[in-house]
Amino acid sequence: MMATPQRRAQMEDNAAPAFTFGLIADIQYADLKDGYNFHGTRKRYYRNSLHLLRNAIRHWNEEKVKPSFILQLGDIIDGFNRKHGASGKALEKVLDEFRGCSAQVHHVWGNHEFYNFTRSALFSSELNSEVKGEEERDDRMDDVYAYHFSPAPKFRFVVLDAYDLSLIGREESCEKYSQSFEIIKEHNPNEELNQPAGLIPMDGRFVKFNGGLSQDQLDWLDRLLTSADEKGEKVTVVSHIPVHPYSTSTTCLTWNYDEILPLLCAHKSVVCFLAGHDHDGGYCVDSTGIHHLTVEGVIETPPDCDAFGTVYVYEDKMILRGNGRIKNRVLMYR
Ligand SMILES: Nc1ncnc2c1ncn2[C@@H]1O[C@H](COP(=O)(O)OP(=O)(O)O)[C@@H](O)[C@H]1O
Repeated sequence: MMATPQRRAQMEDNAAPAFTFGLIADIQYADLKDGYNFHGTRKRYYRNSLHLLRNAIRHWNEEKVKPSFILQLGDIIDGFNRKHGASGKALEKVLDEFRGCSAQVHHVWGNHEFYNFTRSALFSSELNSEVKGEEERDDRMDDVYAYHFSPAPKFRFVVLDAYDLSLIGREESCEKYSQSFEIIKEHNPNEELNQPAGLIPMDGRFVKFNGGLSQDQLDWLDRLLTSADEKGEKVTVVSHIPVHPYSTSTTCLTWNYDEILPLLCAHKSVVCFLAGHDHDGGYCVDSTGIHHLTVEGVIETPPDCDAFGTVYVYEDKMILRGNGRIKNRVLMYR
């Protein structure tokens, strides 16, 4: 399809952006030969994912406008590492690549983080990029990896913990585990809880490799977005798991997306929601004008291709310049 003159003009905005940032998702590195996803429909390039990360970092380091930060959208190493006793070594290898990046990296936590490490180990690791918020500390959020930061006046990024309610990464003895078990059992009759329920399509999200936000995290997010609305900020919300059904397959959707979406839509500050998890990627604009972008996964990207992007942030829009499988997009604010 030919770009309209208006679209072309938007893409070619030559004015200096307020700042830029990098995007990369689902690296899932492992020192293993290529494999396939569960259904055998997508090839996974476990070793080569490191080379694609290297390509991305080289590109970001050479950009004219250096990215202010990079969003690593989760699943940095594959769960298979655990089986081979290689979790620490694999993580170190990937982090070593990231250390060559001149921009600060924000690490989001996905299901594969919890296959490899306990939640408390993650909190004391380099994968904890938490920036302490400006609001009063809330003790109920102590076991939740959610934070926010403002890279430039009038812009804010919120990193969510999509496995706050989950069967992975929570001790069986804790209340959140019991709550999660009840939620999943209510919707998924299968013995194997990674197998999606078959009858009601939207119930396909109630699988063990997904999760959701606790009421405490929802309340925290609501307070934060209320304050951003008042300050006239533009907010981008970041999570491993997507929250809009049109931006992902149902089996990769956050359990309580139906509570999160209305909350985001009610806050005029929210302009964009970024996620990984669904390696095929996805994109939609919701009914209130929030852009939902699911970034294509590095792990299922062939060696001769790429999967990373740079976002140029302006006062009225963000321009995504994608590489390889990732498309260019203009994201006008609502
Ligand atoms: N339909 C299914 N039935 C049973 N187990 C499944 C199904 N789909 C995925 N799984 C299991 O769920 C886990 C996560 O699936 P996978 O596709 O590997 O997730 P990811 O994309 O995060 O790597 C794996 O252990 C996989 O074997």
